[in-house]
Amino acid sequence: MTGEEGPAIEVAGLRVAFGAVEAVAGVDLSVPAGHALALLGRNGAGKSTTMRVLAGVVPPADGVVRVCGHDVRDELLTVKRLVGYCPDVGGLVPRATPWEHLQLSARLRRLTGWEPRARDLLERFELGNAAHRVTSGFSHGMSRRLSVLLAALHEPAVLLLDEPFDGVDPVGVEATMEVIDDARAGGAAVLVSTHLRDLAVQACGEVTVLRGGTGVATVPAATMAGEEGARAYRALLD
Ligand SMILES: Nc1ncnc2c1ncn2[C@@H]1O[C@H](COP(=O)(O)OP(=O)(O)OP(=O)(O)O)[C@@H](O)[C@H]1O
Repeated sequence: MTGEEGPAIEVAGLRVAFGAVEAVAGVDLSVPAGHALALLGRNGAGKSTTMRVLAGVVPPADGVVRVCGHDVRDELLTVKRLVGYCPDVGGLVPRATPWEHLQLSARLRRLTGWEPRARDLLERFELGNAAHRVTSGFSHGMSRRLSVLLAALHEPAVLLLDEPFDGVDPVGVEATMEVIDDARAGGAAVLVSTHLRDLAVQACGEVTVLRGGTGVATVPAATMAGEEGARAYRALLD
């Protein structure tokens, strides 16, 4: 997809501080092309901040952060082009419609022939009927679905989904799973932050658990499944 060697997502010793708050205090991640990793952890563990650094929205204070071999500090625009990012909150223009969001995204990325894929995604996320309604009237779940769809439009090499399932109905969950599977099949690396452990297990091959801004474990997703997985996860949180 990019011709670069090494993992598509590479994070080593990442640190981010907001004043006195150390949001990320040493996170390491490695996601090869075609793989999906879930980020789990309690509120405030540093998941969204890690995602924001990879999306080029927040600068790293320390550590190495590379997307398809490109350093987020030195090649910010290249990184932003390679990434599709669904933020945990915000990101939508209240007075714009989904179709206008798609048009803007396509224009910024100089996409051509994007309309059939956009229409297909709108149908898959059951937003076809709302394509020309302003998003200010959208429910939380509709906004989430649109944010996932926008992140996926340009078939990014790295797909970053922050809380994509939050408040989303089963049809939206299914559409999001499909987007993740398609992205992986197309050679993308996917990072998913969620509190929904079972959906993380379904979507991803591996799970990294963050605690207090630090990675405490990276394990096969299957070990986090079911009741046994719930106990294993709980043990990592204390
Ligand atoms: N812009 C900011 N300014 C100040 N502190 C911040 C900012 N963003 C994040 N933080 C702090 O950094 C820490 C990590 O926050 P982050 O949003 O990354 O956690 P999270 O794991 O995504 O949490 P949640 O599951 O609640 O979304 C928290 O203590 C949070 O208050």
